[in-house]
Amino acid sequence: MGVTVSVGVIGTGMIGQDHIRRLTEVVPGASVVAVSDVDAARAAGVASGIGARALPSGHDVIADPAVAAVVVTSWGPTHAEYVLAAIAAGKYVFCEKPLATTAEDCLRIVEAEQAAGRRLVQVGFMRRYDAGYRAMKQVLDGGRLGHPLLVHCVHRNVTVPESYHSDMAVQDTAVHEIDAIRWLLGEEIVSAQVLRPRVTSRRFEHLQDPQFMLFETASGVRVDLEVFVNCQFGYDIQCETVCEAGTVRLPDPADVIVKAAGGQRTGVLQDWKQRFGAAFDAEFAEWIASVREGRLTGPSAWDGYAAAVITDAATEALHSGGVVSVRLKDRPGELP
Ligand SMILES: NC(=O)C1=CN([C@@H]2O[C@H](COP(=O)(O)OP(=O)(O)OC[C@H]3O[C@@H](n4cnc5c(N)ncnc54)[C@H](O)[C@@H]3O)[C@@H](O)[C@H]2O)C=CC1
Ligand SMILES: O=C1[C@@H](O)[C@H](O)[C@@H](O)[C@H](O)[C@H]1O
Repeated sequence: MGVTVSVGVIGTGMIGQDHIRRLTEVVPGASVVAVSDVDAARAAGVASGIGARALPSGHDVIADPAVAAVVVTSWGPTHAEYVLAAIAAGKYVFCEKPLATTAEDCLRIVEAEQAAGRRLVQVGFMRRYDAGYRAMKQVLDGGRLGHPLLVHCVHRNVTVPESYHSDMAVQDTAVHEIDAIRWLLGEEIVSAQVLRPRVTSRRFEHLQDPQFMLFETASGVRVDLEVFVNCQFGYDIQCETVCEAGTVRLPDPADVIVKAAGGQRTGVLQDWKQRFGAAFDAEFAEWIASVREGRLTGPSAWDGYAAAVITDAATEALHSGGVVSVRLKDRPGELP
C-alpha cells in the first residue's frame, strides 16, 4: 500500500462528514478521493469542499480503482450490502456501527470475510480507542485487582428526536456498552434482561425511558446499565468494574472546577461528538495505519456479529420482561 491511503466514503450525513473532516484534516496518511450519498446534492457539496469526486452510488465508490479502502457511514439497513460488496472487491472496509441490522446479515459478512481468507472489515466501536477505557482495560488486564465481579454502567444522552423508539435504547445506544464490556472483560455476554422503570414525563409517550439493563458474562460477571436518553443535563458516560481486590472507574473528561458566588461548578459535555472526539481520531489514525501495514487490529466482523446477537437478545428481553439467553455460533479462527 502506498504512503497515502485513498479512501471512498459512502454516506455523507452527520457522522460521514465528521469522519471525512477527520480523514482530511486530522489523520496522517489518508485522502478522501470519492464519496456517494442517495442525496446526490449532499454528496456533491461535500465532494467539492475537499476536491473529491461524487459518484452516483456506493457501489461505484467500491468499484472505483482509485479507492483502496471504503468507509460506510450510510443508514444502518444499507451497511450489509456495502460491506459485502467491499469484501467481494477485496477492499478494506470500515463500517460505522451497526455492522448490519440483523444477526443473519452480520453472520453473512463474517462468512464472506472467512471465504476471502483475510481480515478486511472493521466496525466503528470507538470506545475501544478512548483513553479512559484503555486505561481501565490496562488495569484489568494487569490482574492486580483479581477477577472482575460486577460492572456498573451509565449511558445518558441530553435528549433524542421523536423518531427514536424504545428498541433503539438497546440497538443504537447500549450497543456501545455491549461492545465495551466484551472487550474490557475479554469474554462473551451470555444473557440479557431489561427492566422498565417509571418513565420520564420530559419526552414522548411512546418511549420507555429510562431502561435498566442487566447482562451476565460467561464467567458469571454481572453487568448493570442505565440507559437514559432524555436526561436533560448532558452526555454522561460512566463505567466502574468491581474486582476481588479493588475497583476501577472510567474518569470523567477533564474540566476545570470554577468556585464562585458561594458555589462550585464543572461543565458536563453535551454530546458524543465532544465526549468521544479524540477516540474517533485515534480510531481512524489506527485504522489507516493498519490498512497501510495490511493488518487490521480494530473491532472485527465477529465483534459486529456478537453485538448484533446480544442486542437482539436484549430487545427480546425488553418486550418479554424475562431473561433471554445469547446464542452465538462457534467463533471462526483469526484471519491474518
Ligand atoms: N459511533 C457512533 O457513536 C455513532 C455512529 N453512528 C452511525 O453512523 C451511521 C450514520 O449515522 P448518521 O450520520 O447520524 O446519519 P445521517 O442520517 O446523518 O447520515 C446518513 C447518510 O447516509 C445516506 N444514505 C442513506 N442510504 C444510503 C445509501 N443506500 N447509499 C448511500 N448513502 C445513503 C443518507 O442520505 C445520509 O446522508 C449509522 O449507522 C449510525 O448508527 C451515528 C452516530 C454516532
Ligand atoms: O452512537 C450513538 C448514537 O447513535 C446514539 O443514539 C447515542 O445514544 C450514543 O450515545 C451515540 O454514541
